[in-house]
Amino acid sequence: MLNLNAIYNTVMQEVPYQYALIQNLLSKEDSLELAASFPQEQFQLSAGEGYGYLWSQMFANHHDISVMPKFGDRWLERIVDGTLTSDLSSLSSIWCQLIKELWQPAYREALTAMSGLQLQDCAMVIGFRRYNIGHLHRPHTDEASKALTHMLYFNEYWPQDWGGCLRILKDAQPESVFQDIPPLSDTSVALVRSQNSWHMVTPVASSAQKSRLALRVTFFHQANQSV
Ligand SMILES: O=C(O)CCC(=O)C(=O)O
Ligand SMILES: [Fe+2]
Repeated sequence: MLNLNAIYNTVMQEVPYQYALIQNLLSKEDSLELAASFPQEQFQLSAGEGYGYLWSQMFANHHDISVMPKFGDRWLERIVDGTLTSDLSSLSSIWCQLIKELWQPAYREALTAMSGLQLQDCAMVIGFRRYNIGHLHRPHTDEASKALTHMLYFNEYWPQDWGGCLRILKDAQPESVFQDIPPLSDTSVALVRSQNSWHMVTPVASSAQKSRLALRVTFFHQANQSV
């Protein structure tokens, strides 16, 4: 169901840092079906100064789950409370299918070829995000433990005036716009984490008639952490 050629045929942007807009990774039909059964329940609010969004259960394969506790006790807690799991049974069949495909080596190989990063050695965690009216994410570069994040979006319709764009920034200032990317279902974005990989999610406007739906696939470095 993943069109990996979409990844192989994408050239990474080098300015203002390494990121890639990968289009048509999923067919229109599959995107629509995924959007229709996007999880609705058991979302928790993560909110603080300049950020607020809903997240739910996260998924990783057995091997990757076993390495996550070395990134901190909060990951052990998530395994214990079930918010990080390999159990896909809460998901619709099309979501199970997508996540199983993301767990296949071929997906990592495609992103490895595109980015030049050794993603085979990384632990991959997949999570669902919903941004409702007022939700946002202030400028940040992502944690140093991350090598690459691949965001997949699931909104069939999302006009610019609803806000909620992934904003690629030139620096830490929210006005330093390089590109605004709306969360449309033919769009995904890979961000290579670095000291200057500044990005934000612009606030979802009060006129938005839908939630901003995203799947976040994160690759964590293992090399710089000892077990
Ligand atoms: O939702 C997005 O487009 C990006 C979210 C983000 O930057 C993050 O979760 O670190
Ligand atoms: Fe981020």
